[in-house]
Order: sequence, then structure tokens, then C-alpha cells
Amino acid sequence: MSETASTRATRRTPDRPLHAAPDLLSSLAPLLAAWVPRQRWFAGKGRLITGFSLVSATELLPCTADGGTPGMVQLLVRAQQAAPPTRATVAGDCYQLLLGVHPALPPRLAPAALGRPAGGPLRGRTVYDALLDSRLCGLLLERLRVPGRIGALRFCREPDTELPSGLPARPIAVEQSNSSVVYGDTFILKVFRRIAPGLNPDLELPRALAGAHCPRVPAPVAWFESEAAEEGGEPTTLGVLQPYLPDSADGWQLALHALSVRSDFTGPARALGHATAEVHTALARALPTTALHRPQLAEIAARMHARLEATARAVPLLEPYRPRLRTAFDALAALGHDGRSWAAQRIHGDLHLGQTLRTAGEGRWSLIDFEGEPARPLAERRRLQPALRDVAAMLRSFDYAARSGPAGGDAWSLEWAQRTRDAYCHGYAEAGGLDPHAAPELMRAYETDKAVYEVLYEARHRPDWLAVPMAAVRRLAAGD
Ligand SMILES: Nc1ncnc2c1ncn2[C@@H]1O[C@H](COP(=O)(O)OP(=O)(O)O)[C@@H](O)[C@H]1O
Ligand SMILES: O=P(O)(O)O[C@H]1O[C@H](CO)[C@@H](O[C@H]2O[C@H](CO)[C@@H](O)[C@H](O)[C@H]2O)[C@H](O)[C@H]1O
Repeated sequence: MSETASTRATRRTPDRPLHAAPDLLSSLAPLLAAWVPRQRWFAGKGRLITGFSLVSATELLPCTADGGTPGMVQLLVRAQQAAPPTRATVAGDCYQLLLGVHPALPPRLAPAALGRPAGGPLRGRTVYDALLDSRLCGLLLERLRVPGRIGALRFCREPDTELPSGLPARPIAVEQSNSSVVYGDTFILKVFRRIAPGLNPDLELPRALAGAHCPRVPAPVAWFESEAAEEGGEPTTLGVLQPYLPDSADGWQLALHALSVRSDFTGPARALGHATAEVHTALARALPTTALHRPQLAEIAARMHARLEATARAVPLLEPYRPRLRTAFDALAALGHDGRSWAAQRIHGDLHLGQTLRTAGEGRWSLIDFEGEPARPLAERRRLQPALRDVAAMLRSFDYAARSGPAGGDAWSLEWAQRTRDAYCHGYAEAGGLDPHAAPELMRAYETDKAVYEVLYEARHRPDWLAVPMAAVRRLAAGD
């Protein structure tokens, strides 16, 4: 097909970088509108995308060069959507996309394709998910190996670390809140998807723990970020590279396996309690701590109430339990009435079995993914909080395993969950953490808050799983 004068005019000329092409985003928008909502990491499921706006575009490899080689562009785009029932304002979440651009996409990459833009600077080329192309993933590692800036992006490496070149790349099979690529069983790069401006706790906390010589968390070796929006502000973390623990299995798989063969899990759970307490102790040493008094406890309880109300509006199934669940939050607020204070510190923020890895040989636990609950604002995720909040979250995870494993919540599985929960709490207290049994109001409030979060999470991401947190809602509402 011959090129018209108007398409020629919109074609990029060598002196106009891709990010300056006025029609870059409009030409990609139809492709993104079909592809983005299908991605596991897309947080706005169930609400129509009404448009996209471009935050930034950085060409990591030339995208419009002649020849048969792929290009790569990193985009930050805002997806415009109607506000969800849990938020007052119109949302426009920002997502990071790493797109490959190929003049003739090889068939092996066909499943990664978004499509071919009908116009704009990439017209006629195939745009695809770069993180499914090992060659482009290799280029990302190369960028991290040699620190420096490219456009709006800065690639950084811990001083005194060496990164080998040429490690083979493979994306991890399970897509979660973000996308990860493993390099030669040596490193894993997590590319953040939903981007909040500022320092991501998944870089901040593991670096602080490495500084405190805590061996329970793989220490970041390199990362990339975009510049701060305003002078003196923090850069925005976009991806983190850390050592890969090859001979390990995550706690979720291990727990499900134990359930499937009706095996005891109290030993591993107790050891996991130790690991959690060690991480909390190191975080409290490395980063600020505070004491929560009556006003702060009241504020925490008020936020829990607000989340419950918003979630009950979004998921009507929760409504009948709302009044009884509220009593857990009132009891938390009342903890401040007798003048007692509670320690608060930086915590993991989204601790569950899937965030733990256990080595095959010595059965040593590590904790990963310190991002916090991805749906919460960054400032909230970085707040100082009672460490028992993580413990309560992990207790929920044992309950999840018992209810979703092969036996699906039969009496033996539920007893298994109770024994495992006790062993974990015991291990936590044994290794210096505050004994969860000494703070029943705190534990109940945080478990309830987590179950409410899970109701919303499952309603949005995995409606088939909604019954799991709803069972906990019923139990917690009954005051159990
Ligand atoms: N350092 C690591 N070593 C081995 N596997 C890892 C490591 N970090 C993450 N993983 C694997 O990658 C998965 C996703 O990592 P995670 O940090 O939880 O990402 P997400 O934020 O997308 O949930 C984990 O469940 C785990 O299986
Ligand atoms: O790991 P992510 O940061 O993506 O966390 C989100 O997804 C989790 C599910 O993958 C979700 O965890 C919930 O389901 C788990 C089982 O799949 C269970 O072990 C957890 O206890 C339960 O909360 C997590 O809440 C969400 O933030």
C-alpha cells in the first residue's frame, strides 16, 4: 500500500525522538485498550478504560530503524477509568509498559503481540510485550550492568557489585501484581506495573535490611527509576534486580503440598515465625520506629472502618456482616483508652505464604516482595505500623491454604490451619517478636481488616476465590 502525504507527515523523522511523536499514544491506544485489561497486573478490572494519557516514553532500543531487528520502548501511561466505588475521585492509574517493536515478529513471539498500529510512528510494525522476549530482557539486564541515564530513566547498581553479562533470560510463569524475569538462575528482575510516584518499599526495605546484615531477604543489586517530578523529590522506582534463590519453593506451594498429603506443617510454620520476627527486629533497628497512642490508634481504627464501608459498598455480600466486623475496629481504638502505647515500625505490609521462599536443603525461609498491598497508596504503605499486622496477614494465609487446597476446607484442613497458625505465632514470639496472644484486640482488628481487603481483592481479581475471605468474614463477625 502506498503511503499518503498525511501518513508521511506523521512518520518519525530521524531528528524527532519517538517520545516527541505527537501521535505515538493515539496510535497505540486501540491496542492498549484491548491488551491492558487482560493483564493480571491491571488493577482496574471491571471498569471500562475511557482513554490513555502518556506520562513518558523512553526509547531503550531504536524502534523505527531499518532492518530486521527489534526495538524497545518503555512507557508510563495513565489509564483513564471511571472511579471505583472505593475511591471518591476519578482514578487514572499509571502503568509501566515495556514494549517491543518488530518489523516482522518471529512466530515464536506471536503470543506476545499486542498488534500493529494503523498509524503513528510505529505504523506497520508489530508491537509486543518485551518482557516475553528473552533478547529484549537481556538488553534490560545490560542496561542495569552499566549504570547511567537514558532519557527520563536512570539505571543504578549497588556499589561493589558485579553483574555478569549474557545471562539467559526467562519470564517467570506466574504473573502476579508485577512482572518478573529470571536471568540464568542467578538474578530476578521485578518490573513494577502499577506505578506510584516515589521510592518503592520493595527497594527501600530490602536495601535497609541488607544494610542491617539481615540475611532473610535477597539484597537488591540494581534497579531503575524515573526522575523525581519535582526538585528534591524522590525518584520513582520502576524495577529491582535481586539474587534469585534457585533451589527454593514458595510457602504457598509447600503448604498446599502438605495439605494434599495430609502432612503436618507446624515445623516449617514455626521456622517461618522465626524468620518473620528476625526481619521485624532488623527493620526496627534499621529504620525509624514510633509509639502509637490513643489518637493514632483511633486513626488506624477509623481507616479500617472507612475501608470496610467502602468495600461493603463495592461488594454487597459483605453488608450483613458489617456491624459485627466494626466491633473489632472499635476494640482496637479502645486499646488507647487506658494510656497504654503500642510500638510501630516499618513492616512487610502484604505478608502471605506466596511472599516466602524456603530452600530445599536446609529449609531456610526468606521473605520477598516488600511492596505492601498494591491497592493502597504508597504513603500509606510506608507508614509505621504494629509489626503484628504482618503476623495477622500470615495467619490469613494459612486459612487461605486450608480452604483452597485439594481438601477445600474439610475439618482436617481447618484443624491443620489452626495448628499451623499457633506454631507460627509461637515461633514468632520465640524469636523475639511480640507474642500475638498478648494482643488479641490488635490481632482481631488486623485480621478483620485483611479479610476485608481480600474480599475486595478477590472480587476484583479472582471472583472464584471470594468464598475464601468470606468464610473468614463470617468467623470474625461471629467473634471467633
Ligand atoms: N529472589 C527470588 N528468588 C526466587 N524466586 C523469586 C524471588 N523473588 C521472587 N521470586 C518468585 O517470583 C514470584 C513473584 O515475585 P513477587 O516479588 O511476589 O512479585 P509480585 O509483586 O508480582 O507478586 C514469587 O512468588 C516467587 O515465586
Ligand atoms: O502477591 P501480591 O503482591 O500480588 O499480593 C496480592 O495477591 C495475592 C494473591 O496472589 C493476595 O493474597 C491472597 O491470596 C493468597 C493465595 O493466593 C493468600 O495466601 C493470601 O493470604 C491472600 O491475602 C494478596 O492479598 C494481594 O495483595
